[in-house]
Amino acid sequence: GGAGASASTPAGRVFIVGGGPRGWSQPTPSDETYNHWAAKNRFHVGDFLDFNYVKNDSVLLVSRDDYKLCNASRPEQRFDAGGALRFRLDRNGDFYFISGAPGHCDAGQRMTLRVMSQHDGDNKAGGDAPAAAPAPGDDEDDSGGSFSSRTPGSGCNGPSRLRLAGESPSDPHLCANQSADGGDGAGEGEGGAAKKPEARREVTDLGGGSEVVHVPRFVPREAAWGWFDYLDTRIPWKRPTIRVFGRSAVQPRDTCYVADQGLTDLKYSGHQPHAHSWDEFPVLKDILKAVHEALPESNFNSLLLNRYKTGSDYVSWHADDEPLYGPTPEIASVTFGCEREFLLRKKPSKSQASLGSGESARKRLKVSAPQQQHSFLLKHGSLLVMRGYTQRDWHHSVPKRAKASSPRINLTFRRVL
Ligand SMILES: O=C(O)CCC(=O)C(=O)O
Ligand SMILES: [Fe+2]
Repeated sequence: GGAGASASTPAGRVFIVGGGPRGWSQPTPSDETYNHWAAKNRFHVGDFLDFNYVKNDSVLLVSRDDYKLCNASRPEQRFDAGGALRFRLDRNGDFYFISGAPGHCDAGQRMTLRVMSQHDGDNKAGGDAPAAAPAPGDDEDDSGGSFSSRTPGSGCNGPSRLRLAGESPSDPHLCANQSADGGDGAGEGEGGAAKKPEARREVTDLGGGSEVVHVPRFVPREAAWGWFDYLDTRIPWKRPTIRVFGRSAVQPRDTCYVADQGLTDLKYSGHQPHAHSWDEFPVLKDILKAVHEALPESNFNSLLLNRYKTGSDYVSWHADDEPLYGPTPEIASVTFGCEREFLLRKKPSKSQASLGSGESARKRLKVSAPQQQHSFLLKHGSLLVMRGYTQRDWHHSVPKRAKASSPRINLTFRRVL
């Protein structure tokens, strides 16, 4: 709740930044982030932001780079009179705000939001109300004629991904082979439905007690971009050195690890990541909540985040079969940004591996048992769940993809026993 539109003027809606009495101020640890607040709202050209702030604070409109760096030295616009500032969102696209008070931006007093052109989303049910907090199944792609369904292929075109209705989808920054509709077509064109259906689930039985569930439209697109921006800019991404086959190598992607306190430490490839707390990243709690709503039986207590900056970043064949997850771990994977292929390949079975020795066994395997493989295109806002014996019996990977030019962020929620 607390989405924060307090009033409408003939010109546009007025949003109180932060949604409540705290106004625009340096956050305390219990405050939700401004991006979290922004992600719950839908902004159009002509709407207003009301910043309520004290005299020795300020509101700075800055570039994306300066936003990322908390650089207050060269704002595009600066407001420091204090009191109430009514800021008009006078164009579509991305806006970046930071506080100019020393240390405040670093402490989280910054916000980025996307503004849509006036008519986008107007014909969607509830289009005049602030968008509700995202929930699984609340899929705006499925209400025909929405902003999302008219902006094809928005999974991979990075910061300039906001395009006007009717604009060409042939953006050179798009991931290669990105499907034209930016979705899978389910439910599209059935506009005006009062009740939104549960997001469609595809269940793949891998056999032998292993199963994969794919929900292509788990998070509505706009909310998913809000979360992407938050994660992209706020997670302390690291590229650790790991050991593979006795050699040191820099991991070919950025990572971060978040876990409940007091759990067994995660260790993989000779590397033990620092376990951050959920409280550092309130948005992660929201994403976890959405996952738990979709998977009521699950009880995740840890999260590995991966960021694939370009198509050269990847994760090689592996299974998440560390003993701390137990024999049949359930892993829920949520994807934001550039869509990438996720592959599953059957491990050679014990009986096959031990049949005869060495060469002959390998030959037999090749000839008689082509390895089973499955492929899933994990789109922006999708959920994929691996369960049963998937980690024991299968490997998975996200291979390099030469033409993927923009970042992909993936979150895998796990339960440490
Ligand atoms: O990025 C993905 O989709 C998968 C990541 C993964 O397999 C892992 O972190 O263990
Ligand atoms: Fe994995």
